[in-house]
Amino acid sequence: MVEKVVLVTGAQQGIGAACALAFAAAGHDVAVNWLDDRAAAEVVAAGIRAAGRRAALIEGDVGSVAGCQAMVQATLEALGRIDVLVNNAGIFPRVPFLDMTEAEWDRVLGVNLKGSAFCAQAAARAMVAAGHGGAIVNLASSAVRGTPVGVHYSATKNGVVGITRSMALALAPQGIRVNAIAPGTTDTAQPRYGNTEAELQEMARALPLGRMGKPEEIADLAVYLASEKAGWVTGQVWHINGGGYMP
Ligand SMILES: NC(=O)C1=CN([C@@H]2O[C@H](COP(=O)(O)OP(=O)(O)OC[C@H]3O[C@@H](n4cnc5c(N)ncnc54)[C@H](O)[C@@H]3O)[C@@H](O)[C@H]2O)C=CC1
Ligand SMILES: C[C@H](O)[C@@H]1OC(=O)[C@H](O)[C@@H]1O
Repeated sequence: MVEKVVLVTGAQQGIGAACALAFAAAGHDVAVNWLDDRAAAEVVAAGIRAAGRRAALIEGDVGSVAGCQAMVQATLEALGRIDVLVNNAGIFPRVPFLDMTEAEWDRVLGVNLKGSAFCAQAAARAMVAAGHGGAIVNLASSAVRGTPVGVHYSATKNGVVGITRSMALALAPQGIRVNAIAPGTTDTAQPRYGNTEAELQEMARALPLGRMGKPEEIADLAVYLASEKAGWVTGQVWHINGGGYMP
């Protein structure tokens, strides 16, 4: 892949941090969006620089349109351009449907769906203004198939699939490709909000491949989807789940 500038949202930890490091290892400069743990983001940035690439720390909350626009602008000011956006930031507060509150619904929809849409819009505007194409990779989830403790969450991840398909059609004339990754349970902090280790290990053993995913495995797929090697791929949802289901 030609050297590019990549903005990864939610990159202070988990899959986002793995994406940031994977793009650096692939030869790209990375803007590390962080929300509330600068020290963790600094560790990620150090790893990017150790790979010989530029890193920028971009504080920001994807939950507001202004936040999305500000982090793209900060990326342009720090690294000069934006070629790839990884819409990784996301939350999954597990709650039984009958207990779900309006506030929880609004928060999850704001971060996971509105945040992904308006970060993509801000990044695409910058790509078009600069006269070059680009790539957007959205994080959906195996929860697109439904989860009893995530009616709000699965709504957002199915929404991410919908915006991926529509943005792919809207942005193809500008040479911007848009794809989504739908991971199964991946070994980060996120599935541990609401599951014990024993429950997670039981879920993992039940998968055909017998384990949870590694954040690095999701990251490698994101690097591929953002690269020229995926130059004819857009509007697609890539399921990576240890064989947990076949779409
Ligand atoms: N770990 C898993 O099993 C799976 C994760 N996913 C998705 O992958 C993405 C990353 O998840 P993980 O790394 O596992 O979770 P995580 O909880 O470890 O990390 C989430 C990241 O998002 C950031 N974030 C949260 N709210 C934000 C906001 N308003 N603005 C900016 N950043 C914000 C956090 O600071 C953190 O860096 C999420 O979209 C999640 O829904 C999808 C399927 C499975
Ligand atoms: C439904 C899945 O088990 C769920 O989706 C996520 O995003 C969680 O981390 C779990 O993998």
